[in-house]
Amino acid sequence: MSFTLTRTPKPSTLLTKLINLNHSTRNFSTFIQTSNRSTTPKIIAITTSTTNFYHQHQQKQQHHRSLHQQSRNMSSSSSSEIKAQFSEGSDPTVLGPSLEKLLAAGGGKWTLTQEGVAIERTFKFKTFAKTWDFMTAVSLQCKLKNHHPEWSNVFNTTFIRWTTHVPKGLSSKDIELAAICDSLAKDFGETEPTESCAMPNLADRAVASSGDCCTPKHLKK
Ligand SMILES: C[C@H](O)[C@H](O)[C@H]1CNC2=NC(N)=NC(=O)C2=N1
Repeated sequence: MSFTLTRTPKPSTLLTKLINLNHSTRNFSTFIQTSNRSTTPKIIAITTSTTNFYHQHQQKQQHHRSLHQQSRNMSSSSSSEIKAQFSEGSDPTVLGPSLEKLLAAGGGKWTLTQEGVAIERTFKFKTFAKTWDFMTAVSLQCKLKNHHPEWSNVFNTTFIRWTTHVPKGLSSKDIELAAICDSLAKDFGETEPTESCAMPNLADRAVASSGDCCTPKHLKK
């Protein structure tokens, strides 16, 4: 069987996939090897530069996955050691059992973080529209309770952290709103999230620049 080197006439599934991975690859000039007799060109080999790009991409993804797995392992092992810190005025005997149900130990999906003063979780949906509708529904509940989350969103994924800033710690509002998020997410057709460390980072960056939410307006300078 002989092979000719020919410019690809139509993007194949693989090439389309590569193009989707990074639009900068649109400019690559790809050659594929096809059989002389084949009417529909079939990819037998792709040029080194494209292959390298694909392998580099896979390596980056693998690196990202392993970094994230490490951070998940660290947070899950420390999470079981973290003790919940309830905000002043809260009754731990009332809040404790409700919090337990939200955490992995009680069958929930939330993680206790930030030395016990916060709970956080990632939500994923099929589309950006569904994600945004979910966030709108959550924001209406926030308005009703006069309590806001630390959160971030990218495309179909939303990261939510509940914590009370003043008095610092976990309050009944955090626990109630976390449970409301769970139930709203179900209504909006939540899917299984692929965790990403970038989402908490985005929320942290917003926290860093948001300033103080708790000083009444008339006392603010
Ligand atoms: C004055 C008003 O009660 C405060 O600004 C509220 C508003 N929402 C809040 N949300 C959160 N997460 N923590 C707070 O301490 C808080 N305080």
